[in-house]
Amino acid sequence: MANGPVLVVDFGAQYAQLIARRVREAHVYSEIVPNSITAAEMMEKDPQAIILSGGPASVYVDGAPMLDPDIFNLGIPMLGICYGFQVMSYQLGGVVDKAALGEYGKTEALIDNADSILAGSPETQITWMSHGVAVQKAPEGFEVLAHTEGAPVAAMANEERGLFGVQWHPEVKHTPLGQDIIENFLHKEAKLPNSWDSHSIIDEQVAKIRKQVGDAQVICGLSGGVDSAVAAALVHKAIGDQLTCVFVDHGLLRKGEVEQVKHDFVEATGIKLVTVDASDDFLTALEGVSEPERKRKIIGEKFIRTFEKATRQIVADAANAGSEIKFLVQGTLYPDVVESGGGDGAANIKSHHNVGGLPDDLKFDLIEPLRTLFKDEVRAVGTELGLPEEMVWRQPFPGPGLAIRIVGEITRERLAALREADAIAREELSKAGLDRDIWQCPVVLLADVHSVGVQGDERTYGSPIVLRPVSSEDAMTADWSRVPYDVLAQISTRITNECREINRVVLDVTSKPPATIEWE
Ligand SMILES: Nc1ncnc2c1ncn2[C@@H]1O[C@H](COP(=O)(O)OP(=O)(O)OP(=O)(O)O)[C@@H](O)[C@H]1O
Ligand SMILES: O=c1[nH]c(=O)c2[nH+]cn([C@@H]3O[C@H](COP(=O)(O)O)[C@@H](O)[C@H]3O)c2[nH]1
Ligand SMILES: NC(=O)CC[C@H](N)C(=O)O
Ligand SMILES: [Mg+2]
Repeated sequence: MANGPVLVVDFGAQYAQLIARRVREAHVYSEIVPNSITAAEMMEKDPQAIILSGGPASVYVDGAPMLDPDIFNLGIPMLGICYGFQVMSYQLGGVVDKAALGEYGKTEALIDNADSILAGSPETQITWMSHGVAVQKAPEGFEVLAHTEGAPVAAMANEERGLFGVQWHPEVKHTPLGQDIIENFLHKEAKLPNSWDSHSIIDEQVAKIRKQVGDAQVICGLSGGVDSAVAAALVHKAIGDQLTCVFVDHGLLRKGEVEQVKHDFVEATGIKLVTVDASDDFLTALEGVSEPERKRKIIGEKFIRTFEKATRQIVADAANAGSEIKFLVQGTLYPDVVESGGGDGAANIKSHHNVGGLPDDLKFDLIEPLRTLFKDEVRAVGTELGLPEEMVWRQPFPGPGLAIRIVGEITRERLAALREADAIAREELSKAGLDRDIWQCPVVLLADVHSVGVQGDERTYGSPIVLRPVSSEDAMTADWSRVPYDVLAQISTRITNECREINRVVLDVTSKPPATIEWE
């Protein structure tokens, strides 16, 4: 039996990464592949099952993406979702056409046969749909399992060939029984056992890192955040003392962060840590820049130049004499890659400094053991590796730091004001016991906006601070946190009293989408 991953074929879906995640929640490992994959390329990965994602195209329009037809004959169990279901129906001879009625959002599905992937379903179930095309007639050999008002065939199965399809989206939380469909497919139909958890990823990555690195020296960009701490701990488990962590003080960190990271990290892990003060370098390069993507590209490049410089220092150290450092570990996660436009056909939303912001002449080979994971999976790995709870549950803080929280040009004065305001907000939210409820709370300085205030009977003309507390599961989507009014009031009073430049505090009440978590 195959023991490779479940492959999620991406047809340009917004939710391909969610499908991969739901499969892993069912304790089976999964990876995403582009829809251009051939049957031969697929067999190299030895997949245990295949899931076809949704997508924006219509199968009957010229140029619509199709699957290499040989893949249907590989004998590998396959589930098509939405566009993927339409592709399967179309390529196997069913009738697919414009739906008499488009269905977007909450839709009732009528179950004709609660068996196969719909085993255990009630006679009707609430589903979340998003389609304007429908399968009018299933291909030969398929049984219709469900229909909706707009989709004569809304779910189908061919048990003999191990092929299944569903029009609605089982991967989104708005389909309450969606996970049952995914688990029925994986466990009941494809007969896959529970085989993936945070323990298996550790073993797998440790073996892979050892093989990749051999006895070479490695550095890791360490920020004190969850992702790089977990990445460093994993690599340390694999190669021990061959690892040196490099913490860059780019002058864009929060109050007290340098001392805290230096102390806490070394104490908790015993890993070698070098701190580099590169603040002059970063701040000079950022002078006069206000466009967010330019800030991100400059910072991405400066990080790499700083790592290169640190490398020369480490090599000059007697203990490492003669060694060359070719490998750089980064705590890159899946959402960093997707947002930087790294998914198949996915749009570039913002260039994360560690992915889209890397310079073209990068001389390091990257080691990114967390690149396919989401934050909650990373936290599980960190816990399993024995990292302290405060480290594993630390709120995220972006690598470009306060640079992307000053809307406008970055100056030392503006940084100092924002740093104070941020420290007050963090202190009060912690005091109120909200650290775990809140995913993170960016504090943003609208540096180029000025409004009139009255303080001590005098007119002031200062900049506003925005509070952006959000709740989230994985940073891909988020909602604004309903922080109690008295906590907000206390933060507002303290910021306007203690930060001279600030005369107004406002609250951001936008979800993601349409906004992103950070302002830039
Ligand atoms: N100040 C820094 N010094 C060295 N490396 C850094 C620094 N800031 C970020 N990095 C590198 O960039 C990666 C991505 O940063 P990111 O903020 O997404 O992750 P993190 O800081 O490790 O975790 P978290 O998302 O919880 O803040 C880090 O994992 C780390 O490798
Ligand atoms: O290391 C990072 N480098 C970056 O360039 C970057 N941009 C955003 N973030 C963090 O990513 C998560 C999603 O943020 P957005 O909704 O703003 O895209 C949130 O947790 C953000 O804080 C970054 N982290
Ligand atoms: N979400 C989807 O996969 C949509 C599939 C197809 N574009 C339709 O409208 O039916
Ligand atoms: Mg961080």
